[in-house]
Amino acid sequence: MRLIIRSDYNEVSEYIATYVKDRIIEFNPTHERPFVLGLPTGSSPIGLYKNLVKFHRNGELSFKHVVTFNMDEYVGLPRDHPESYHSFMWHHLFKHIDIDPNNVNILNGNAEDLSEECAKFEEKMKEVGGVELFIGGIGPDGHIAFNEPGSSLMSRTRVKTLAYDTILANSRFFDNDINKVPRMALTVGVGTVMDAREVAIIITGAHKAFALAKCIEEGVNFMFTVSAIQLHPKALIVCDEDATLELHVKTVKYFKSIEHVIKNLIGAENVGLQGNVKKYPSPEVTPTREAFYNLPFKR
Ligand SMILES: N[C@@H]1[C@@H](O)[C@H](O)[C@@H](COP(=O)(O)O)O[C@@H]1O
Repeated sequence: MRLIIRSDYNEVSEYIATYVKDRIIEFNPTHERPFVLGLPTGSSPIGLYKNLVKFHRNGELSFKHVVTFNMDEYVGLPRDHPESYHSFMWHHLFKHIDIDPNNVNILNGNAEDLSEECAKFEEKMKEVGGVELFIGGIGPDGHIAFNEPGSSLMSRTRVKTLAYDTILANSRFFDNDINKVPRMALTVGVGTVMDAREVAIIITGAHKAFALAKCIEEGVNFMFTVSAIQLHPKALIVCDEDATLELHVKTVKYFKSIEHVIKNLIGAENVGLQGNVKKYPSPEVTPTREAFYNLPFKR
């Protein structure tokens, strides 16, 4: 797993947006072979979406052959409610880019048969060949999508009752009134996210520092469902400095040094986007510990 640390939210957003852009371009999607992208909502991905819109406007990135699946949606909230995840996605991303609306998949929280809606969503993911890259955010309790503490790490798309902490956290979008926050949601499962060929998680802010520490310094634990990504072969976390506050200094230095080695000793051009070494040039100098840790980290 890779942990990329940037100084603040803006740098995190730029990094992850450039990463998504590069992955789509590298994949070279076509109508027959689209790039399948899993997407989150919340405040964490807003900067990512702003940058993706910018890339699109600059002519650097097209979403013509991109198929998206959103992680979750509230149950019972009208589709056009300003806080539905449907509204969120169109407002922040879809209406600004050239994506085919038929390629956008968002769970319908008002479906007559919610279980059937979830099963159909999973089926559709399979039909398009599975998710290539699933982007996620986390709640301060380490939940991914709406997989609240105690969710099965094998779970699939289903109806979930929200934890009190999540209702409280999300009340900021509902006039700070917890009574206005829906009590249930449809969400992809942890297993659904883990099936993606690659997973990238955005974690920013000191309020998520504890969850990040639980996710990467302790074992896989269904009380912090994002920790399941330890078992994923291609997982990436992009966080800001504030989110690292509960990590051991050693952990931070370790992940920073890996990025440093890739850039300065192996050479970024010899390393694939997912951190895989394509070519290993023998380093001419044996670096000191200081050289490992003395790091300029702009992308
Ligand atoms: N279901 C969503 C999650 O998918 C999201 O990751 C989380 C964090 O949101 P934010 O990025 O606003 O902190 O909020 C909700 O619970």
